[in-house]
Amino acid sequence: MSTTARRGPADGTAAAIEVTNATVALGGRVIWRDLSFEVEPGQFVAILGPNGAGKTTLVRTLLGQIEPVEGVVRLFGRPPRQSRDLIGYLPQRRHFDATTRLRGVDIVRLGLDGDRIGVPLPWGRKAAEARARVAAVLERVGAAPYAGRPIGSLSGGEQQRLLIAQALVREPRMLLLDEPLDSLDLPNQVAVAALLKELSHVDGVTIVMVVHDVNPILSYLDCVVYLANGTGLCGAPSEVITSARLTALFGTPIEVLRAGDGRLVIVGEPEAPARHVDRHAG
Ligand SMILES: Nc1ncnc2c1ncn2[C@@H]1O[C@H](COP(=O)(O)OP(=O)(O)OP(=O)(O)O)[C@@H](O)[C@H]1O
Repeated sequence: MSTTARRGPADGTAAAIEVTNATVALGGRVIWRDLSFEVEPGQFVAILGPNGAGKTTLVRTLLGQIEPVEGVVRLFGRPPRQSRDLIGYLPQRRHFDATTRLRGVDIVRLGLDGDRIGVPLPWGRKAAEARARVAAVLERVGAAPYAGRPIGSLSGGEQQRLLIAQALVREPRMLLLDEPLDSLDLPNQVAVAALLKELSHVDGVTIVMVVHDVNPILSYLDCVVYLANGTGLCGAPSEVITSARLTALFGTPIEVLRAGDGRLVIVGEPEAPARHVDRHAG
């Protein structure tokens, strides 16, 4: 038996995410190459970058839907496909129109048994346990007061809390969220961001989220993965989001300005040369 100290799933010391020299290609085109970063359990991480930089592609790689052509990806010491029971996922925003009758509580319950094909198996004696689990997670995200109402009648922020509850109901160790603040107004962005910070820093759930605007979560972040120009930079926000580092990443002059209220303004960020081919299809 080796006496070398090793991080691994068996002793619970594995990193939440280890990406080592990973390259991903889609349709024969490299989206990003040689990406390496590590995330510790309970950290709050943002994936940033211009349109088409490969942020959703990174999320799909972490979900095990895309295999890197080179390099290694591990979640809690295991390949992503073997870590799915540890991961909660919130895809890009779904809209429920006003006529949707499904109640908030039903949406969350779907997170427990919605992936079964065909008639749902009766939970039998586990029904009470399932109800208790749903009630606890609704309480945790602050959605209990409106969980009995049809989801179509709720505000964007209320709907988003219910979708976060749905992703949390199986008690994952990591939540992957694709633009969870998109199309929320500023107060709701702030409230949802504060909830996610609590889930990471209080409950120890690793939070990894794609965002277009880093400002609503800037003060909560432990690290950022900034994708651009076919590669990426990773580290603490204050190290990565600087004029010098982003200029080097983009290969073109970028200026990072800090407004009086602490907000960052990134000037000169070019768009990635995106080929718009059914980009968010599974
Ligand atoms: N199935 C696919 N086959 C070929 N190219 C793809 C496929 N899916 C995505 N792409 C391309 O990969 C690139 C990265 O797409 P991705 O959706 O990951 O970017 P993104 O950073 O999330 O963009 P946005 O901010 O606009 O959501 C884009 O140029 C896109 O056109």
